Amino acid sequence: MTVDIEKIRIRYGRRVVLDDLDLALDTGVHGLLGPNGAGKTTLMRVLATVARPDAGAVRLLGTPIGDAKALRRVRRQLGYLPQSFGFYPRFTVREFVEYFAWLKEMPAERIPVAVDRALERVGLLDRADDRMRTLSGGMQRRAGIAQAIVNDPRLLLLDEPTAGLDPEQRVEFRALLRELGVDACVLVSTHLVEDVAVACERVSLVDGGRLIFSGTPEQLAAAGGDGDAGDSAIERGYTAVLRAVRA
Ligand SMILES: Nc1ncnc2c1ncn2[C@@H]1O[C@H](COP(=O)(O)OP(=O)(O)OP(=O)(O)O)[C@@H](O)[C@H]1O
Repeated sequence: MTVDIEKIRIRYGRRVVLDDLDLALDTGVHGLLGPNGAGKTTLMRVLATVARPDAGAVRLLGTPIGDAKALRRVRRQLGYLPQSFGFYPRFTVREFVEYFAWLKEMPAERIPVAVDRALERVGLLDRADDRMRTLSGGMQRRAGIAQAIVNDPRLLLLDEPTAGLDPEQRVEFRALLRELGVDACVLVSTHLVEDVAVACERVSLVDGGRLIFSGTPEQLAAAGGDGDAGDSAIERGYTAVLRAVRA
């Protein structure tokens, strides 16, 4: 398993944000759904080794997350697009992606080709020499995706990657996801249920810090019925699973 976490728990003050959560993921594209405040970003941060759980075990790429050596080994093979990310506004797009390649300790001679390839995959090669601050919001997000994939990560974590992308870019991004999911374990958090239906092989649903559903998009769709709120089968499934847990 690329991701194997057991009974992780995180609390902020008195609020339990992740509550004995188990998750096992292998190669492929996995969707992560859940209402606002469910704990998706917190879970992503744990998998990105940015947040450390108060309890439970985290094993990534076969390595238990513990000492600095384990962290370094895992981080080299990790790609992470945070929900909101900062950048030096004066960096060019190419410099921005290069900087992350360097942080991930990629061999220097591989960086120029890898950066161009990543920019090409997100459709930003023609803007490579523009400064980050001159890009549109959707383009900045695509630059964020480029930095996440520059090292060909074995574990790729994308927190709301399609927020701000136009329809054409979203379609292209889904194709890229499927391509990346052939060799890597890709976890995508999103509120766009149609992204999950089209691009993900499996889907996990989190509510109140707990994993309340894990299965294929078809299984999630099958959980819903005519009486459930939603404009598509998978939206009705999503509503039905949440309602059942809350009842
Ligand atoms: N640093 C923090 N300090 C205190 N509470 C926090 C902190 N980070 C997150 N929380 C709380 O943890 C809960 C889960 O937040 P999280 O961002 O993981 O949810 P989410 O599922 O990603 O939500 P959204 O869909 O709105 O992005 C929320 O109740 C939030 O207020």
